[in-house]
Amino acid sequence: MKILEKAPAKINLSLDVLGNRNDGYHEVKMVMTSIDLADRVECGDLHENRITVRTSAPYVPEDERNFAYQAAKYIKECYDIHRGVEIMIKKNIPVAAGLAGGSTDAAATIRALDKLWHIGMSYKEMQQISAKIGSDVAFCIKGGTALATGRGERIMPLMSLPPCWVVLVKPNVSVSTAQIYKDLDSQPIIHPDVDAMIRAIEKEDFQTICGLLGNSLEPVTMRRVADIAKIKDHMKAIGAEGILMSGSGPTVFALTQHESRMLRLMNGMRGYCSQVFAVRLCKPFTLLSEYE
Ligand SMILES: C[C@](O)(CO)[C@H](O)COP(=O)(O)OP(=O)(O)OC[C@H]1O[C@@H](n2ccc(N)nc2=O)[C@H](O)[C@@H]1O
Ligand SMILES: Nc1ncnc2c1ncn2[C@@H]1O[C@H](COP(=O)(O)OP(=O)(O)OP(=O)(O)O)[C@@H](O)[C@H]1O
Repeated sequence: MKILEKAPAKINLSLDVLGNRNDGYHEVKMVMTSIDLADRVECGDLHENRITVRTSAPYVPEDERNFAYQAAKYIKECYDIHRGVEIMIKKNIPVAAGLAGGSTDAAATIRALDKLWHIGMSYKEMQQISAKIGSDVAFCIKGGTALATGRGERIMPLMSLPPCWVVLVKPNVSVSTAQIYKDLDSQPIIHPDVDAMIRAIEKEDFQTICGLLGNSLEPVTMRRVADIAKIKDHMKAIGAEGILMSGSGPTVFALTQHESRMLRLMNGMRGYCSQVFAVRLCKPFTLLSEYE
């Protein structure tokens, strides 16, 4: 038997870093939303009791360093499962791009194995497994739009955003999330207004949402990747309601409700970068445990 799961990327609409924690991580407060740029994760029975991972992308590890592998390993340990699994990941999300590509693959693997192995995991149990893998995994279990706090693993669902296009531009470099958080420690932090963002989402006020886009990590990554400022300037010149770098970067996204602007952005930005995507937002997943 095989289970197929969609694994959508995320963008951060508001990302505030509140300070350092004792565990080496940073305390964050952020609003995230899932987008329709997605990997495809397929989990199938394997006759031997082991985990295999194959991916369609050349530079993604296929051993225990892959977050999907780690998800399967923790589930086998926690639920004492003596079955093997073959995981195939079709990568469409750019790697190390600030879009939670690895995290969403891990979350999709958790949802898939819950079904394949008939475990009946609760949302809370899924979140406990997620926290062992990475900070962004917990959000990716349900996706949609949510407030994430703690080191990013405490999730509170929010209303969906008003419908819009998301145009993504990925410069041809990758950044390390750990390095960006480390760089932040030697710089003054800018603080976006996360609470105002939540209020704007509740009011379904698209223009205010766009005006409040903000990311404490953006100036940090910009120091390493000069292209980010250039991409933002080009997108601004073409026209979009809001523009921001996602997560630790370097991907920049623009939000617009006008198809004509989305097309202009796509065509205009393709001349600067090879990786340009225009997608819609992605609804949250309903988990099996929620049907009962
Ligand atoms: C930048 C974001 O993507 C925004 O959503 C997340 O905060 C990062 O989430 P992630 O990639 O899942 O990060 P993790 O795999 O948990 O951590 C990678 C590294 O980033 C740093 N890190 C991450 C999250 C956090 N709240 N504080 C941190 O300082 C730590 O050095 C950690 O070793
Ligand atoms: N399934 C996976 N897909 C992509 N990368 C993976 C995967 N599993 C492990 N990795 C490793 O994770 C690293 C970060 O990749 P990822 O695409 O998750 O970064 P990111 O989008 O910047 O993450 P985030 O936004 O959560 O900080 C890669 O360099 C890769 O070695």
